[in-house]
Amino acid sequence: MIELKSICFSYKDITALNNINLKIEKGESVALIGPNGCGKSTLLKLLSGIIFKSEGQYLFNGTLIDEKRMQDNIFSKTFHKNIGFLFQNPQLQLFCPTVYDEVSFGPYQMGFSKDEVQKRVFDCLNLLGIWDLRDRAPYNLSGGEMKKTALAAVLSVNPQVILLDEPMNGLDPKNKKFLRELLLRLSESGKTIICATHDFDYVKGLFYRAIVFSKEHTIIEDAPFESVVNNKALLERNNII
Ligand SMILES: Nc1ncnc2c1ncn2[C@@H]1O[C@H](COP(=O)(O)OP(=O)(O)OP(=O)(O)O)[C@@H](O)[C@H]1O
Repeated sequence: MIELKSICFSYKDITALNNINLKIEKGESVALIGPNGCGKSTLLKLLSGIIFKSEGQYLFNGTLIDEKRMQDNIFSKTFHKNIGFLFQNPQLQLFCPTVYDEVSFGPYQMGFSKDEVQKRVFDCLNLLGIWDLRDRAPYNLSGGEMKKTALAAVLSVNPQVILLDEPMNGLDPKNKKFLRELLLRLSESGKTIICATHDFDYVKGLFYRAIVFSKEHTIIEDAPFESVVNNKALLERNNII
């Protein structure tokens, strides 16, 4: 489903990704692990089509994803419908006057009928347990409430792939457990989940595979999640623990 070939990305002269080769199949649940600044968020942004590689190729379902391809509005709309992205800082992705509007924005953009949009919003707000917040302004919510609102907005579009950047950040222990269970259910339902995380305890049993980055912005390990998080030497050597 996702294939990266020799991907490099720089923010002007700052290297963020260096020669990334990676394949992720439909339905996989994958953790991205690495020290601060190694490139995890950049990789998620690149997969979501917010930024484009400096070098290399990104293929999604066999189609090359680049700036030129994204200029095709129909293609771009379909691509973004298929890939949902929960930012590390949900504040950056909330812009509507109410929580309800925020969660309905994506389905309206996708052209669904009013009834279908209402159904999706109702389902997603209830799934995240935030129906009571529906008339609140997103910018007045707590960090955890914002995160749930942003996730409800992502899920209301029903994407095939869900990208998550440190989703456990800012959540209390009960909500971390809740999010873990929710992601597990999404994974079991066939979603492809790619998640940058430092929170190994709360994501136990969630990921089948872990991709480890070094501070040189390259992948240095791609192995079953449990074997990676139990490999203390590997994690210490790469300043992860
Ligand atoms: N907008 C930007 N402009 C310039 N440099 C950036 C920008 N965003 C990230 N970087 C740099 O790119 C590199 C990779 O950053 P990135 O945010 O992808 O790391 P990360 O692995 O997600 O880190 P963290 O675990 O701290 O969230 C870092 O050196 C960072 O300073």
